[in-house]
Amino acid sequence: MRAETSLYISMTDETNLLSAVSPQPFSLDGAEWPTAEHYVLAMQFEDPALMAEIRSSLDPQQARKLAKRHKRKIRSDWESVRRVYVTRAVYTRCLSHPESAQALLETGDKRIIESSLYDYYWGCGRDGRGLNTYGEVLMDVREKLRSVAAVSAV
Ligand SMILES: Nc1nc(O)c(N)c(N[C@@H]2O[C@H](COP(=O)(O)O)[C@@H](O)[C@H]2O)n1
Repeated sequence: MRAETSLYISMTDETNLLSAVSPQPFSLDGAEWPTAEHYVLAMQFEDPALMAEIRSSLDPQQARKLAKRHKRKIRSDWESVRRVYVTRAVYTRCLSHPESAQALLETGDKRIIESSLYDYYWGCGRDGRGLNTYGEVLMDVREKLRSVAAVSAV
């Protein structure tokens, strides 16, 4: 089916329930995460102390600064697994926060695009040619939520 229109979201908009920085805590992998961004930043590393420090960061900006300071310790397979971790975070957040799942379902068939001038992997980049991976993850989770709802309606 053709997408109705596009919906642009910003990765820095804490008020948008769909954003990675939205303050909606959830439990995953044995710990409580303040935002999806905290979880994904921590998953880049294998050092439990560093992961815990990122998890305890006051906000996503502080967590990002901390992760950046340790970028040489990022696990070697990160590029091949990062999309999986973001998907787990967004899906788990939807299960923990029904209003978040609802906001995602209410996007209907819109193409969700993360607007980012600089990020050509998670976002669409300055010229719109980026991979838009975060938008793709949101649309994958939306599809999953729909299929789960369809099965439970039977
Ligand atoms: N642009 C953007 N959109 C998102 O949805 C994000 N979660 C992030 N996160 C930032 O991307 C950096 C890590 O990138 P890789 O995982 O190595 O691709 C880091 O700065 C995050 O804060 N960015």
